[in-house]
Amino acid sequence: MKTNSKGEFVRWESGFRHWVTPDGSPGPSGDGGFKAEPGRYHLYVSYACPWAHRTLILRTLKGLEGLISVSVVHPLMPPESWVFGEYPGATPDHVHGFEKLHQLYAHTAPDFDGVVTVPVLYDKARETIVNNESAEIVRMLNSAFDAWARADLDLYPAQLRADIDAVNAVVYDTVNNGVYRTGFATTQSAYEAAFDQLFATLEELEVRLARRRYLVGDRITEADWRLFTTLVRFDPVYHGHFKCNLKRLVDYPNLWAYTRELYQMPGIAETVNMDHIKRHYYGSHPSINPNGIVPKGPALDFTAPHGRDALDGAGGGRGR
Ligand SMILES: N[C@@H](CCC(=O)N[C@@H](CS)C(=O)NCC(=O)O)C(=O)O
Repeated sequence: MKTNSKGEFVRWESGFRHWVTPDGSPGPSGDGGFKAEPGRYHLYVSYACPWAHRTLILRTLKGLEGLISVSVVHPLMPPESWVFGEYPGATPDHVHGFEKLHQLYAHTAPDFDGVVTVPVLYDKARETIVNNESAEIVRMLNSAFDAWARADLDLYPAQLRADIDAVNAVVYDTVNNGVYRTGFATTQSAYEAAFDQLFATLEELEVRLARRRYLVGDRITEADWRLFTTLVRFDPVYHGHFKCNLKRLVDYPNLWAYTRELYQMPGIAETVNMDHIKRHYYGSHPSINPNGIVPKGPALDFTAPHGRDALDGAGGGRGR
């Protein structure tokens, strides 16, 4: 884990930033030559990882299961990063049969010396990593494969982009990455600062979701799914393991019901593997849980009725 001189957790930059596009033209960053084609691309994910989880959700929602294959790493992450291995729900590396994810990075870039992370979007034709930044992979999955995918579903519609970007920025910093900044802080002051920001945002979101069904506009967008992957892990992991314990998710009636609604959308429950989530965090961070004991609780029922049908998407047309 990387912390700076103030004991603040600092997340690394993702190294591969090419884009799959409908015609193979370059995207906003990286090189071109990655044309959307059925069967050409492969996703490497961990069920534990909230960033990888976003990409799995987009793959499901857009109906890309038959177009983009997936390999799932073992939930326990040794110091050298993710490995493949026998474990319920984990798979081998279906493309190369590698045992460790860093072999895939080395196969693409023999001199790679950055952090080996999931998710990875991999091009089987060119045998190279396209992109390992989840925020960009979800954008590609949202639109590049529309010739074969559910083109009617747009999670990043042009007219809502500015609002989605604004929500994402706050949610990323204080919630998605905020739980890590809280949990991996190595000074009391860094911990408390991240903790306060996290719970200030959760309070704001709780109010926002009282009269709005979703975060932005009148429909579910990318912003909701990016928040969801942190919320679904909150009580089982972040509350205890990362010391994010001012409140639990279940103490926020709106956020908790919203999380259940998203969880109950078709195909989503299958992307949530609570065993991998808990095994990974509690078992892979000896600096904060030296004995690797995995708590048995809490008992949470994501399938309980969410009761949010009464809210229309735009919060009764009252705007934001
Ligand atoms: N910015 C990246 C972050 C991905 C990331 O940090 N993944 C974590 C797992 S949750 C990882 O692979 N960490 C490897 C390590 O800590 O060595 C993204 O959103 O794709």
